[in-house]
Amino acid sequence: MAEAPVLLDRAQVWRLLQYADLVPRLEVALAKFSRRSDSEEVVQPLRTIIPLTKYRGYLGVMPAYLADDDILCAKMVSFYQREEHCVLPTHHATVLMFDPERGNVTAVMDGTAITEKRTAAVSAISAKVMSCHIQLLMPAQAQVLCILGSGSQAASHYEVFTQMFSFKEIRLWSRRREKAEQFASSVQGPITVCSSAKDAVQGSDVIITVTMASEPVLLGTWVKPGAHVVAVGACRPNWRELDDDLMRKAVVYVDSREAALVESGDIILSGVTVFAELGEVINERKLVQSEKTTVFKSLGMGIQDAVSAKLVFDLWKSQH
Ligand SMILES: NC(=O)c1ccc[n+]([C@@H]2O[C@H](COP(=O)([O-])OP(=O)(O)OC[C@H]3O[C@@H](n4cnc5c(N)ncnc54)[C@H](O)[C@@H]3O)[C@@H](O)[C@H]2O)c1
Ligand SMILES: O=C(O)[C@@H]1CCCCN1
Repeated sequence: MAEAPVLLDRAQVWRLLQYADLVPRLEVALAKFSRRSDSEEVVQPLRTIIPLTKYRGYLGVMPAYLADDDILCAKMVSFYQREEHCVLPTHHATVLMFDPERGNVTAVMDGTAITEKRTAAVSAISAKVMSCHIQLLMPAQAQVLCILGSGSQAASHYEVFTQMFSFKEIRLWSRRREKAEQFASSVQGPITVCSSAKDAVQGSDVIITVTMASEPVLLGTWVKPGAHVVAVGACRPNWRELDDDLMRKAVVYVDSREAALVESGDIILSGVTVFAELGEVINERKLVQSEKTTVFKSLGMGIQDAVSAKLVFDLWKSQH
């Protein structure tokens, strides 16, 4: 009989998952995914989505298998468009890890912390990779970071971007100013709350959009040429965070082309061509075009959850 699965709650996952360990593993996984030299080595079907229309929500099912690393994993994530005053969380996720040989579940862990940290880590990798290849933005000359949105992803993005880079100024805008003020008082370092998205964005070198918006919150006319935009929200084919102007003047990168063409309203509705996957840039198969504004459109991938969950489980085992 297989042993009962290990149960790891949010606090345990949050403590075990450290960016310094996570970032290099995610870089390797993104690179592997974009090589696609062997279709059985990295298996990641397109996310299955069940609309929960009467609750303005969705359930996403995200299985992934990395054969060489022996990781078999599935994340279930629900997400909701809540009313502004609603205090319920918008995202819930659980990750199941399997023994790929025997098929039994070995661990059940909080997937919400994994989602928060791995998404932010991939965003930071996009900024790092752009800078390595173009020597233009990060970290030497990037001075101003701007975050639009003040929820869970804003918090994890603030954490990893301040760990990995040194910005002179960090600006925050959120549609409810009191939420932005609360966020600002909850973080360790300095952050300026701005009254409008435009004020926050103008002159920024790196702009992160982490909202539940379904209409654009970031306009191309505000964005400084050469800035790097990390677009994390708008994960449905009819949702937008960025306007057509920005999409059309930027060089557009994604995590997965296949997913972007099915799930990203910013890409589908603007009609732009994807230049490259982030993994292709890591593999140096696609070079970054230096002087142009760049957009990294993130949607999130099962393999990111899989390597994160494996890291958490391995660390937990080493301590028990
Ligand atoms: N790319 C990925 O891998 C990935 C992973 C997880 C979450 N996400 C997406 O990132 C976004 C942020 O997630 P989160 O967990 O921080 O959510 P959250 O609910 O904690 O925060 C959402 C933020 O968006 C703001 N917001 C909501 N509706 C808005 C609107 N119409 N206009 C402007 N701002 C609005 C809220 O005030 C809040 O500040 C969501 O769209 C989520 O689905 C993406
Ligand atoms: O990759 C993820 O986990 C998220 C879940 C919410 C919607 C966007 N993608």
